[in-house]
Amino acid sequence: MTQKKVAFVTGGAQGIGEATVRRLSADGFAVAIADLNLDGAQKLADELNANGGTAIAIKLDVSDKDAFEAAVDEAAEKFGDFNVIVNNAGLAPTTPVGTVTPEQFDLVTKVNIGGTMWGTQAATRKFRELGHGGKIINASSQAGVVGNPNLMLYCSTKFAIRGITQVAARELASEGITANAYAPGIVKTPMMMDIAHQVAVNAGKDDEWGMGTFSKDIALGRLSEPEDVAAGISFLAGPDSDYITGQTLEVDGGMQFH
Ligand SMILES: NC(=O)C1=CN([C@@H]2O[C@H](COP(=O)(O)OP(=O)(O)OC[C@H]3O[C@@H](n4cnc5c(N)ncnc54)[C@H](O)[C@@H]3O)[C@@H](O)[C@H]2O)C=CC1
Ligand SMILES: CC(=O)C(C)=O
Repeated sequence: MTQKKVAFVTGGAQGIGEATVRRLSADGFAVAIADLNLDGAQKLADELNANGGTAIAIKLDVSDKDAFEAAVDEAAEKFGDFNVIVNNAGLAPTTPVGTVTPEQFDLVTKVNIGGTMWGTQAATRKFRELGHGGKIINASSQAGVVGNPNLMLYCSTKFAIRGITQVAARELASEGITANAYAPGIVKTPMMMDIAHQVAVNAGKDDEWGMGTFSKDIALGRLSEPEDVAAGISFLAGPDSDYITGQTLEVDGGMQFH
């Protein structure tokens, strides 16, 4: 039997991460689902395993560097290889200018920037140990391409993630390691529902109005499903993207063009 390729997805228990786990499993990957929410990750792993997939759940806080290294070791040991990491977990508090607190700054930078940096480093170490290349795929956002009102703290981390990705791409290319980011638009997940709700509350309006403030510029005229983003990640994880590195794949229904 051909050995399955191995993917490691953070924040894989819900939203874009869950859709990505399902898509990569359907693509034939063995998938490690790493999330703070172990119950959610385990439920998804059980479902995939019961339906012919290969998955494990790992409890992980991506902001903990040592725990991240251990989680990558665990996945590689369980599956016998390690080929793709999707650094997807992130936090997105609503922070109009003037409202960011030091506590929010510490938490969100640790999870969004720290989690991506530790994931990039842990995966690179593992690819080197295994003596082969690999693919690093990081979650930026349309808010990491253009500044987005009400999301100052979040945007700063999503721009930073594109920086991490470009550095890794340049530095690691000679080792057969590629690094790319994906930039979703406005995706129907619990994160986006919370943001829309908070913006609406701040303006004294309803949630639909809140979502409308984000969705008005989508050329394709609809909000994104998590599966739209997972399809882009599937491309970045598969062989058709072998000659692509350092890029940000904007899966946003045409919110902005360059
Ligand atoms: N929903 C959207 O419209 C957009 C989302 N994104 C990005 O896509 C990624 C996924 O977003 P969603 O699925 O919407 O988020 P979500 O909030 O719906 O799900 C995030 C998942 O990450 C997990 N998580 C949170 N903190 C963690 C930590 N410290 N360690 C490990 N796991 C942790 C949560 O338990 C949850 O399962 C994020 O990086 C987000 O910034 C980017 C652009 C748009
Ligand atoms: C959550 C997010 O990335 C947005 C609104 O762009």
